[in-house]
Amino acid sequence: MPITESSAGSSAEAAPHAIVEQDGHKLIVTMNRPERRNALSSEMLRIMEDAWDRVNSDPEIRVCILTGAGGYFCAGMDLKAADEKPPSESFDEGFDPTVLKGLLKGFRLTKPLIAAVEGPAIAGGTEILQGTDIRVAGESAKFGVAEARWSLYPMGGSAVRLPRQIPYTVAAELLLTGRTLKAPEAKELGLIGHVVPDGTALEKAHELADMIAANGPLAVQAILRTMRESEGKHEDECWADDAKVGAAVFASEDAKEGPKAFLEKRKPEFNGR
Ligand SMILES: C[C@H](/C=C/C(=O)SCCNC(=O)CCNC(=O)[C@H](O)C(C)(C)COP(=O)(O)OP(=O)(O)OC[C@H]1O[C@@H](n2cnc3c(N)ncnc32)[C@H](O)[C@@H]1OP(=O)(O)O)[C@H]1CC[C@H]2[C@@H]3CCC4=CC(=O)CC[C@]4(C)[C@H]3CC[C@]12C
Repeated sequence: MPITESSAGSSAEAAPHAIVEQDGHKLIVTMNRPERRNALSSEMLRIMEDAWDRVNSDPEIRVCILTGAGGYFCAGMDLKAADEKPPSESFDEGFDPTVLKGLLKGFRLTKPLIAAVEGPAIAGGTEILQGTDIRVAGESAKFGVAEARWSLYPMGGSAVRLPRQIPYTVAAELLLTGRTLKAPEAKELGLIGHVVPDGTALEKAHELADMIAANGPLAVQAILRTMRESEGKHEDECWADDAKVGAAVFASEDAKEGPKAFLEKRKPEFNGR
């Protein structure tokens, strides 16, 4: 059973806007404002920032899952709060919008992040999705980058990221029309990797997370690092770093334990050294 630990920034009575739980080597982050379809709040983003720091700094955590409460992923910016206080006012207060750490813009985890999506993942919801590595969704899940519909800009990074993750013409259509797409179409485009029956996305995410957590953590993190750092480069520019990162993994204790476990016909026990 996961242990619930984080309710940073919330009063004793109010439910925290995001819940952080550790389950063995997995950290599970649940956006938790179901009455607003898990729309983003400053409190939610603060809790998520702390969770991301924890994932990167705690060697016990090998993989992270991001999901939403109540059968919803995230409906993006809180439009009700934005009506009370326009976002532009925050930008005027010295806020640096080039790094939106909570939304994984300008900041990435060093461990794999799996999104488990049910229901709407709209605007900010699809923006944060693009900062995740593996994506699973219930068949009725809905995706879209709706900002232009409200004359807002996809400040979560989609104008840069989406055309790199799905075909250009589809990215342009989604960004410029704000239309939504259902999970099967999102899978066909490669925006998500799995469509599962409604209500089972988290279960599938755990299944994948368990597979990752059982692997050598140094190997997993090194692979992720090379995938990230080689993005957009000619492959010949990548081999030197690829070899350096790979050699460090080969030199580890875990790289001895893996083949030894194979020979001894047992499960390997990796310690991250
Ligand atoms: C730019 C970055 C992102 C921007 C955006 O995300 S724009 C928001 C776009 N969102 C949408 O268009 C979704 C709107 N909702 C819907 O379409 C539907 O509700 C739904 C499809 C999600 C669900 O449909 P449904 O039929 O199931 O349910 P409903 O009946 O419609 O809804 C139920 C209930 O939920 C309420 N609800 C739904 N969505 C929202 C919502 N988005 N906000 C509030 N409430 C919602 C609905 O009203 C119903 O309630 P009821 O009472 O029953 O009527 C931004 C991303 C992060 C921002 C930065 C964060 C940090 C910052 C802090 C600041 O203080 C401001 C500046 C900033 C830096 C900020 C800047 C902008 C971002 C980067």
